Amino acid sequence: MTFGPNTTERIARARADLRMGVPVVLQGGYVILAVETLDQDRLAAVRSLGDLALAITARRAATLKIAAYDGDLARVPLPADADVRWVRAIADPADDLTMPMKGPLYGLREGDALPHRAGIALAKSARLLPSVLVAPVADASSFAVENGLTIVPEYAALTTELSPIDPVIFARVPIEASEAGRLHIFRPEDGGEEHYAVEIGNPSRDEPVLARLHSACFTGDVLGSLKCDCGPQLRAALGQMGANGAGVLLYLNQEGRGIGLANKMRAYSLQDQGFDTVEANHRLGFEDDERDFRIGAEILRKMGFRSVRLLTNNPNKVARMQDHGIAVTERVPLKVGENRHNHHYLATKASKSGHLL
Ligand SMILES: Nc1nc2c(ncn2[C@@H]2O[C@H](COP(=O)(O)OP(=O)(O)OP(=O)(O)O)[C@@H](O)[C@H]2O)c(=O)[nH]1
Ligand SMILES: [Zn+2]
Repeated sequence: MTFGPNTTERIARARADLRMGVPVVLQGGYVILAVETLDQDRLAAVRSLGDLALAITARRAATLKIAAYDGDLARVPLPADADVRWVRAIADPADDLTMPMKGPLYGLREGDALPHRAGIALAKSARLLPSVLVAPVADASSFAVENGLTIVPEYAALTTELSPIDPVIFARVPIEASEAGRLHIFRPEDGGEEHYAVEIGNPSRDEPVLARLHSACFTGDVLGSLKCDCGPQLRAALGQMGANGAGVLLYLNQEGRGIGLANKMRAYSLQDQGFDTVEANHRLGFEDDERDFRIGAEILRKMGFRSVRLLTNNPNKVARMQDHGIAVTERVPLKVGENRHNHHYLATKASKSGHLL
């Protein structure tokens, strides 16, 4: 019998620690700090450990014209005089245009990128800027114990296994689109965000269900933002399910295509500087789409659905559902909500991300 946290639970703690600016220790002998939450005291403390490397994704490195010798990331040695502002400016593109000269910068070729990769994966899962400082530490276990820090095996952050997701509760919620609405709550066992399913009527489990996988968009869904088409898509999908008498809408908490609301607002700020939705993600160091569609497939399966008529304009969603064992018998287009503010956004999704207009 053991009271202590297992690896998954340690990773959940590590995410919370990084969000607060608390360092995390990797078993292999490294200390990790998230750049977004770095402060002067912790930078000074971590400097005393030895040579520091700043890890950024290959996407961010491309913007800064740094060679990414590790493929998906680059390790930049930290100059002796670099302060928090300097470190932050490498990770955060906010001031790229006003203070473009950050160099000369180069990426390390020698050494192991595994801890850096694990650190970036942790920062992404904490919905922070995807950049970390990495310092070596001689005895990881005693260093963690002495300083009260969370320790995780470095391969663990890279695990590609999907966490089990459990149904928590459901209850009747009559909504505008249908009085026969029910809201189901699903909770991942790895401490990740909860996701919701709105079930309309009593859809048969033996035939394809009218379904939508809707990724959270606080600005569009709640505020009625005109920068995207999410709000109208959400309401139109529920409306169609109501008219049809049955359907299921998954509301997946993958805000900003999986980068989180703070990073999405960073992306919006870059869009105000003239970059499109894809370029903005890349400048921040993210891929265009960081969502994990296995979550949606798994929730559908848990609810007993095997095949869907999918409401979407995104062929990639159709492909990912099929990859993850949900048959898509039909793609049902969902073209609503175009306006003069989102025209360019929708055109970019069509030309760069394969969305069907
Ligand atoms: N990173 C980023 N995310 C955005 C931006 N605009 C909207 N989003 C997010 O994009 C996601 C859109 O989700 P969906 O509408 O489910 O998916 P989709 O890929 O557009 O495909 P459809 O099914 O055709 O709507 C939401 O998570 C929004 O928060 C943006 O400019 N940048
Ligand atoms: Zn939106």
